[in-house]
Amino acid sequence: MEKQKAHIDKNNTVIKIRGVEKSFADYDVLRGIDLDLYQGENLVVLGRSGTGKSVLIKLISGLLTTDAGTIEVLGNDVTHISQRALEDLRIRIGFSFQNSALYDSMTVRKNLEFPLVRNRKSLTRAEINKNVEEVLEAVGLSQTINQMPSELSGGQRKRIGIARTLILNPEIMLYDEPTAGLDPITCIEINDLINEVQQRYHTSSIIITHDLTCAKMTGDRIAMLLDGQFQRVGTFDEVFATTDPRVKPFYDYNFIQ
Ligand SMILES: Nc1ncnc2c1ncn2[C@@H]1O[C@H](COP(=O)(O)OP(=O)(O)OP(=O)(O)O)[C@@H](O)[C@H]1O
Repeated sequence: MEKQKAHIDKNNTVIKIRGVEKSFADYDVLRGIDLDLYQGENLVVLGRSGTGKSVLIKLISGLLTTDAGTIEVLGNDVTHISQRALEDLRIRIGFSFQNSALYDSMTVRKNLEFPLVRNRKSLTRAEINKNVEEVLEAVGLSQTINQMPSELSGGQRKRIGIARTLILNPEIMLYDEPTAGLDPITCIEINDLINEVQQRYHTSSIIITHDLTCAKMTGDRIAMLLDGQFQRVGTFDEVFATTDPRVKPFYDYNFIQ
C-alpha cells in the first residue's frame, strides 16, 4: 500500500538527543549522537548488527544511562529524572519489542485488557470492552478476540502486540525490529500497519530495523548509524545516494542479490 502523506510538525520535537555517548568496557558504542524525532513522523534508525540500535532505545526509555549528553523525551530530560517521573513518562511511550510476548494463558481480549486494568483504573467494564474492540479493529483482527495466542500466526501475534501497546494511546511508538522473523508478505502487512498507526493515532515513531524494505515503506526519514554516529540522515533516497563503502553494500545486499 502506498504510504500516505504524514502530518509532521517540525516545530515540535518529541525526542531530542544531543551529544550522547555510551560505552561498555572498552567498546564505545555511541560516540556523540544527535537526533530529533518530530511530532507525527516515522523515523527509521538503520544500522548493522551490534551498532547500538537497541542501546539507543534503552537509553531513550531510561533502561540504560548515558555516559555523556542529553536525551529529552516529551520535554523530560531522561538523563536526570526521578524513577517516579520516568514511570509516568513510560506510560506515554509504546514499546513494540521483538520478543514482546503475549501471555500464553490469556485470550486476546484478556491480553489487551491487561495494560488498561493496570494503568487506567477508573475505566468501567463497558469502556474497557470498547477500547479492546476499537484497537483490535485498528489492527484488523477483530475476529481473534476470544482466541489464545497459540492459535495465532506470527504476524497476527505481532499485530496483537502492537494493539496491546496502542490501547494506552501512546504519544511515541518505539518499534524494535518490527519485521524480524516474518515472511516477506507478512512484513509488508506489518509495514502497512505501522503507517496506519501513524495516520490513525498521530503517533511519532522510531523504527529500529536492518530491513531496507521496512525502512523504505515506513520511514519519513532514515537515520543511519555508522561507527557510533548518525552520519547519514534524510529521506531513503538521500541516505543511499552515496558510494560510501559502509553504506552501499548494505543497500546492494538488500536489493540486488
Ligand atoms: N548491557 C550491556 N553490557 C555490555 N555490552 C552491551 C550491553 N548492551 C549492549 N552491549 C553491546 O553494545 C553493542 C550494541 O548492541 P545493540 O544491542 O544495541 O546492537 P544492535 O544494533 O541493536 O544489534 P542487533 O541488530 O543485532 O540487535 C554490542 O556490541 C553489545 O554487545
